[in-house]
Amino acid sequence: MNADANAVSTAALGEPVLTARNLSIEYEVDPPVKAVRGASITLHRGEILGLAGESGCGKTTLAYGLNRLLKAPALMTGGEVVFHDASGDDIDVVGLDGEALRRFRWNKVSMVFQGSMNSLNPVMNVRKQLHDVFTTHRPGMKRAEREARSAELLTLVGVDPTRLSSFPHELSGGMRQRVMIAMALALDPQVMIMDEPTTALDVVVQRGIIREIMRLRERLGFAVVFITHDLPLLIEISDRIAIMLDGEIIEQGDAEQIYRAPGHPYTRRLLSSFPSLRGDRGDFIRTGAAAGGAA
Ligand SMILES: Nc1ncnc2c1ncn2[C@@H]1O[C@H](COP(=O)(O)OP(=O)(O)OP(=O)(O)O)[C@@H](O)[C@H]1O
Repeated sequence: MNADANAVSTAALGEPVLTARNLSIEYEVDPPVKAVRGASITLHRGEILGLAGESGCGKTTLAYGLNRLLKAPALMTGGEVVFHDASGDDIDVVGLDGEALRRFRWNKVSMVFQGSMNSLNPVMNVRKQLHDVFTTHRPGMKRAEREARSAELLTLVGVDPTRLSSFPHELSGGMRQRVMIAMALALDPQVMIMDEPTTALDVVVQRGIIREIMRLRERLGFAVVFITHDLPLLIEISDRIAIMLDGEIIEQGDAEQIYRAPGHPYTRRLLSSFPSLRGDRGDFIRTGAAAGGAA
């Protein structure tokens, strides 16, 4: 990693909101798979951190580890994850359990999963699924408040609130994904982890949703860990990028720096595998001449 460049870019960033240090995660199968090996990342308040790397390098496993969503045979074998709450408290995420863990998840850090648009319950309308989030996590909320907040959330993600009465099969893939983003936003989290949130959608719909995420981030101020294979997209939308290879974070820095002066040979190889990076893209980039293009 280029330490000097990183120091300069870090100085301009906000306070950390989520820090992972030396995180290691194994799948206890035979033979065991060391999916994440000593990974350290820092997510700053309000920033978009892109996580890139080829299929199987451990991105999803790391994301699940950050939010304590790992299930057997996955096991966190070392390291720490600390959430720096807006209240000033530091929360040891690895040490959470029971009620404390339930309160942490979705409230502080929420997640939009890979292919999650297919995880809406097919026999419940959108209203019921949004209301359920509040019934579970905000038991004091009155029905009218749940209804108002659900309609507000749909509007936020660009879906007409009349769609509260729709069932998932009545919505397009893009709309379903927007509903999933609305659910992830429901409890006003400080961090959203988005794992390939638009990969299954066609390019035009994908771009619309990415624009919406950028707008919401500007407006609501949450930080994002954004995972995708699409490195050109990451370079456009991220403030900083972490590159993962075989379970390790091999380089982490300012998106512009990763693009213009990649420090690691693997990052250079990854960049050169996207011919489009040399082409006419960049309508989202918020640095240099194209600033403001995200609107
Ligand atoms: N349930 C499991 N049991 C055993 N090994 C697993 C399991 N899930 C994932 N792995 C292995 O862990 C490694 C990391 O997988 P992971 O899904 O985190 O990678 P990824 O970078 O997110 O890949 P993709 O981009 O294809 O989703 C891979 O070698 C994968 O085969």
